[in-house]
Amino acid sequence: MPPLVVAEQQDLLPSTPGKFKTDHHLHLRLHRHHRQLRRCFASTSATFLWALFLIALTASYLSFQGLLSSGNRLLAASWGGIQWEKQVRVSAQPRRPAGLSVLVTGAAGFVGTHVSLALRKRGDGVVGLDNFTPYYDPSLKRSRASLLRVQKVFVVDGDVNDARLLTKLFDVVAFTHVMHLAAQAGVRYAIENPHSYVHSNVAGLVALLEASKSANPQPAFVWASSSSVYGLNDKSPFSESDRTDRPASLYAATKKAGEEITHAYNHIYGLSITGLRFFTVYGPWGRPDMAYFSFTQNILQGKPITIYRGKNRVDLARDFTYIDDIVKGCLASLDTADKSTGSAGKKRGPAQYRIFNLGNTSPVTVPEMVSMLEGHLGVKARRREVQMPGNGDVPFTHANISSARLELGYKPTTDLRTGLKRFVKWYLSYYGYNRGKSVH
Ligand SMILES: O=C(O)[C@H]1O[C@H](OP(=O)(O)OP(=O)(O)OC[C@H]2O[C@@H](n3ccc(=O)[nH]c3=O)[C@H](O)[C@@H]2O)[C@H](O)[C@@H](O)[C@H]1O
Repeated sequence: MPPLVVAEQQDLLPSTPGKFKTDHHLHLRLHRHHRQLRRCFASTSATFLWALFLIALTASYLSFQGLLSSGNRLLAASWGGIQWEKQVRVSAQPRRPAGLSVLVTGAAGFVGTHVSLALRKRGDGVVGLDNFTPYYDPSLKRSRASLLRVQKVFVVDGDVNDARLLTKLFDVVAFTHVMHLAAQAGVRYAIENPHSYVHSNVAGLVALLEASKSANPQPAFVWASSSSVYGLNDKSPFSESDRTDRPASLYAATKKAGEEITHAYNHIYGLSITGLRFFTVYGPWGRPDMAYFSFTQNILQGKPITIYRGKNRVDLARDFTYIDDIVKGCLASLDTADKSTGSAGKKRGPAQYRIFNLGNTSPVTVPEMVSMLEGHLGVKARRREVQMPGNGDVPFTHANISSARLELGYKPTTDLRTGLKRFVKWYLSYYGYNRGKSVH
């Protein structure tokens, strides 16, 4: 309130309590006061109108901006729309009686591509999801996605952390199964980029479980854990019942966390869960960050390769497992998974919870693996042996696969020499003899 008005109003009050001024004097003062009040009111309402006008202007500007940015978001979004929904629906449609309808995350990844192709080949419906992270050469992922496109597998370009996208996918398709293979892979990269592991392997997993448990019907959930959960376990071969509470890397820790998280969803919501502990999977269309792949590239380019050695110069060893064997294990897991018991976020009874090792059961040392590569490539490697850096590696892995054999009929058939031969053949056809792309 302007000071003048306040003063005038104060004038209206008895100057001396209990004593009133004359009527005439009061009348004059009232008249003056009303005039001033009217003037003041007129100028206040003008100000008010101006303010209203400015607010309206700002509001319309802001909503225009909002419209623009949501328009941009819509333009930038690579999913949504009638055409998109149709592609998702068609891709998810099985082409055999009682076929599955599977959402494969990480579909443009190494294992994801092979699993998607195998499912499609036998007549199951497949929808892929991949965010094409540049952790390694995304053009390799795009090439894998092209393979899938040729086989009529639609790959959605999106992140498992995108809850709206997941809800949409489950609205459009009643997936019978989720094959969750999207992850931040690599044991040693966690030193450089720890948060990417939490983002993909923990937050992304939870987002997908949330969408799965809310879906009606709930899908059965099969996902990739890792042999790395055995961490510092030195009891060999590794059995599912062995200790897994001493991870040696953040990667391993996030995979172990995934096993606990999936258990909670199984317990609370009745989701059927199968976790697969993969043992160093290799083969055609593999991951360029893995040793066998980057060694091949370096050997062909005449560059030295670094071979890690354990304590007391002991060779490191891995239970290298060929991709086709892993794919069989994945499909068998989907086929033998019980249905989830809940629906739309409500549990109706206890549900299946399984964990399996998928390995090869015959570890090979890293120097031996290099010798096999040398044989297939016809080129000698320039070996540089160094002490294993303390960045998450474990000295050896060795899978006990009795459970998977019993319950999945899993039986690996490809030894490392044979599998590497197929890898080298693919590598040379893809990159050419003396070339190679940068690994990351
Ligand atoms: O089973 C798993 O759960 C994991 O398997 C894989 O990890 P690893 O078994 O560590 O494979 P990979 O990096 O190929 O190293 C192989 C060997 O070469 C040694 N190695 C590696 C690099 C190098 O420059 N020199 C070297 O000697 C190295 O010390 C090791 O002894 C997946 O990457 C991972 O995502 C996860 O799925």
